[in-house]
Amino acid sequence: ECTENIPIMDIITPRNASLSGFYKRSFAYFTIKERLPRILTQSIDILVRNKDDIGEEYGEKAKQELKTVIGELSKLKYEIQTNKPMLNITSNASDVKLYNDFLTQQPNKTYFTAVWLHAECYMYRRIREIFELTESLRSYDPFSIQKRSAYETNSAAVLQLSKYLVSNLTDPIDTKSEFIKLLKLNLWGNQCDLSFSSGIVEDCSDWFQILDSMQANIVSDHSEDVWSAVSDANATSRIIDIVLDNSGYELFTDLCLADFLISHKFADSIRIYVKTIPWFVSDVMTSDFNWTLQQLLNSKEKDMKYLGQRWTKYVNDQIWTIVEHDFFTLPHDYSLMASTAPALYKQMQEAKVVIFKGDLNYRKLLGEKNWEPSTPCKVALQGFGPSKIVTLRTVKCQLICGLEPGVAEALSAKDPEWETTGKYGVIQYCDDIRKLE
Ligand SMILES: O=P(O)(O)OC[C@@]1(O)O[C@H](CO)[C@@H](O)[C@@H]1O
Ligand SMILES: [Mn+2]
Repeated sequence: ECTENIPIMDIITPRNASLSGFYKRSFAYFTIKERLPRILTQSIDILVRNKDDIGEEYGEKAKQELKTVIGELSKLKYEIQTNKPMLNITSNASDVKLYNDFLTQQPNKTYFTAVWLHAECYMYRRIREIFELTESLRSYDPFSIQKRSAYETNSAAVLQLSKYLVSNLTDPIDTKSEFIKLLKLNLWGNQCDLSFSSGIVEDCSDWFQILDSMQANIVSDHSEDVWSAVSDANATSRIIDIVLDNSGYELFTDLCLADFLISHKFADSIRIYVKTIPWFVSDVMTSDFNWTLQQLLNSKEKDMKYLGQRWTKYVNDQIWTIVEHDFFTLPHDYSLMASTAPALYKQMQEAKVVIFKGDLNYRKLLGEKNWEPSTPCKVALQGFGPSKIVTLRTVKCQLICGLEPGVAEALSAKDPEWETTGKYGVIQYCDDIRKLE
């Protein structure tokens, strides 16, 4: 039991405290104790199982370097399990100074005592460093095999949603109700996340039929506000930003939403924010975005092929643009964006609405704090407000805001694990805009 000598407290997370493995009765502790080591073990297993294929693709030297990589991943796992301090990143990438300066500023630097967000982001950045320090595997994405197989596993759900979207592109529809339906399908797509389900992929093929019955699990539903903001004809901006989360089926639901916004003229351009390094196992990089479009283009299913062609044209015509920025793979929460990445904050100010997907983005929006659940969203955002903000998030950890009084207590009484199952979701909106000059 290598956590016996860790100076942690056997309590739940105190109100307004930062989530941390320091509180033993928390999902943060469980993540650092169990989940992160399991993710590293899974990565090692996948590299061992695929070493011949990787050698084929990356050359003989890669097979040699894989031995070093596997050793380094095992070392990282041991550091986490034995609560070692987070070490400086030693590669020379564009984000390294920001990472190391940030680490210097942290009072608690060991994995179990640091802020959970920092420790978890750090682990993924250390995984990236291990590949950056090789010669032949610098561009290798250790999560690509898992991201690709997750897409295949959910191909039935992708096909079904393709058919639905294509049929709706022509028939006259009730735009508002169709938008809100697509918004909720998009929300539930966030359940498909490999770092959370440890590789077990949700079967989301029946979500169409059960969407109405899932309404009860949306514990904060600002869909009407989202509709008003998106459909606001007086808005000067014709840009809508989407900050992505997971690849696979979730990305497909994001592209369906992005298509709807363009085809119903709610925006002239959609800016799609992706990660610049392999992140939280299933998060989208440009390579995953391009791979997904390629799958659609190569599909034998006519609706999927049609969407692949339609969406490739959006990219070629720059109606959809991919935005890469290091900020999204830093440990910084979004209250620090204005000071750390002012140009990014100002870019988001150009948007009519900024949609954030998933749980990690939600944690960064709320500053990884264990707020009183009925705390208004604009308080929890701590001044982050480049534009109107929308969050589509399935609840995967013990952090939430904007709930009506009594809702959290009722949920805890009904299901003590309600915050860490991904079975509940929020569609939340905040228009407390704070522009940078
Ligand atoms: O950001 P997502 O993909 O929706 O959620 C993924 C995830 O952030 O959920 C857990 C709790 O936040 C993390 O440990 C895990 O990696
Ligand atoms: Mn994710």
